[in-house]
Amino acid sequence: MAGRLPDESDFRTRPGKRGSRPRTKTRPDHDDAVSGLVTGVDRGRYTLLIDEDGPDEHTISAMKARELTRQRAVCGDRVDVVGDTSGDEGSLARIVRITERSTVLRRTADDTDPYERIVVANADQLVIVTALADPEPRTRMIDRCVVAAYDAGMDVLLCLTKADLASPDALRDLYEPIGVSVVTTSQDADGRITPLETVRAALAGRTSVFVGHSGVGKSTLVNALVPGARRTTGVVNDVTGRGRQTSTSAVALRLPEHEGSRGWVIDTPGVRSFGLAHVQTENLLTAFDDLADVADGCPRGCTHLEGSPDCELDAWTEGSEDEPTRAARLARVDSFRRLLAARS
Ligand SMILES: Nc1nc2c(ncn2[C@@H]2O[C@H](COP(=O)(O)OP(=O)(O)OP(=O)(O)O)[C@@H](O)[C@H]2O)c(=O)[nH]1
Ligand SMILES: [Zn+2]
Repeated sequence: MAGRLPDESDFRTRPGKRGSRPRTKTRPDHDDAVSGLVTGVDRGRYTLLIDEDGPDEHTISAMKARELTRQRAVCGDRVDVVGDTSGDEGSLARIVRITERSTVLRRTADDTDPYERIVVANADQLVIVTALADPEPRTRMIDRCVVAAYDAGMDVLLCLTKADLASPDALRDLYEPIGVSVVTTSQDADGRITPLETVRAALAGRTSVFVGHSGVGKSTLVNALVPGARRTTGVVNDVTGRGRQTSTSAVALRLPEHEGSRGWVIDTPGVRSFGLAHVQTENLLTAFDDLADVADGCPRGCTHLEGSPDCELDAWTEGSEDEPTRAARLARVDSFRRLLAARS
């Protein structure tokens, strides 16, 4: 199995003039470090939440310590910090360690870019916000987001907005069979988003990354979910092309408690699509465990795409005992191949 592509963490100990200098023998091991959660990153300045849900919960500013060299912390990272962790005006702590990540959502600039960036760490759900109309939904774009999420080992929630304008049925039928949860929302005459409780239930106790194209209603939704989030909404000024703040870095926003559990929303204003050069077929197969067993019997290097010689997925479909089974298997294989093909 081919490994993942290189990312920034792979460039740590390149030997060179600086690297050959003798290091300080007694490196501090930072016994006094406290842990924090990265909730925002802005030009090398990190916002961290210390003692989440504890008696001493507070927000601080931090920089990366030099010993982290090329490693970058991202939104959602759990880190260890030393120095002034009071959070007092003007205080600045230092991040000395990034805790091992449970998931990483990666993207490449496009499908041929060999360099991948980590967008968010430790999230367990990708929320794809798509309008049912105005702007029209684009299934290829949704497919690509699903691939990025499955590759990262994250679940997918498809949030279909503007259900007051068009029916969600076709998209529901396309995505529910491939393990995607679907919720629909509308905006009522007073501007309220309904049913918000259904969305809250789907987010409770999880860390959810929100992605969506401009105008789909992502900011409206995030503002409704997180009181005080104040994400900029509206339409770009047609004349100047401006009229709103254009922040591009991810921020983590804490959800109010829902039936005893909270959760995090990570809004990613800069992320509107995913380059998928880094995605491995094997990772995608883990989201289709019935097909993974079948594909075990494929010839070495099988792409599993339509027309791939001796692909076991075709034999599996053909070998169905009756017509309903054949139709169901074919639908599974077609869905998997559609996602595979969304990569290029
Ligand atoms: N009809 C209808 N309009 C909606 C709904 N949700 C949001 N809108 C409107 O859609 C427009 C765009 O909403 P935003 O929340 O600014 O969209 P966005 O996805 O955040 O877009 P950017 O700010 O460009 O990232 C606003 O005029 C909203 O009032 C909905 O459920 N139904
Ligand atoms: Zn195959």
